[in-house]
Amino acid sequence: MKALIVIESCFGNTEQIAQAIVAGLRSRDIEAAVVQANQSPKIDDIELLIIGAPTHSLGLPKPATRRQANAKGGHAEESGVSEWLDALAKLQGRRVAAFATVTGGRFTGSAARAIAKKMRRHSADVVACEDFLVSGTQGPIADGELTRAEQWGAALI
Ligand SMILES: Cc1cc2nc3c(=O)[nH]c(=O)nc-3n(C[C@H](O)[C@H](O)[C@H](O)COP(=O)(O)O)c2cc1C
Repeated sequence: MKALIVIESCFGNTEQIAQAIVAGLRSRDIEAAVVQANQSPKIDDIELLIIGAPTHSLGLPKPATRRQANAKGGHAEESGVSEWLDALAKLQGRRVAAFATVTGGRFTGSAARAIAKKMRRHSADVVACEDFLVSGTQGPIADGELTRAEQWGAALI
């Protein structure tokens, strides 16, 4: 089976979680790689598509929130997961999983839920949707979350 993880990440935390998910998939002998959404990845031969993003203003990053992240030292590009998903063709039952990084608390929202919603509109089969905790806007990733991400990746197949 071939898996692809499509992400965006302003401070590197979502990318680190993605790499842990790759490690989990590879531990189950799945071919897996991470690619940035703004590189317009091709997914024709991908059997398991995993999409991840940082949570911004309760949902997916947008140009305005990416600029806010960059004002705090981030390195976001103009477009990312939301724009890539909007440009995708129908996924017709393709297995997909969504994840996000969140800072936690009572009103965090979740980019993962926003991704899952868009994927269902594309007729995808959403098999998992998960949030991973970071300790603040810039990170770092909370204790134990990289291990949890690796286990989550391994359990996706
Ligand atoms: C503009 C902006 C808005 C944010 N809004 C939220 C939010 O609504 N909920 C939340 O849990 N975290 C929020 N955060 C914190 C992000 O979750 C955190 O920066 C992100 O997970 C770090 O991941 P990254 O290094 O991949 O960008 C926000 C961060 C920024 C920059």
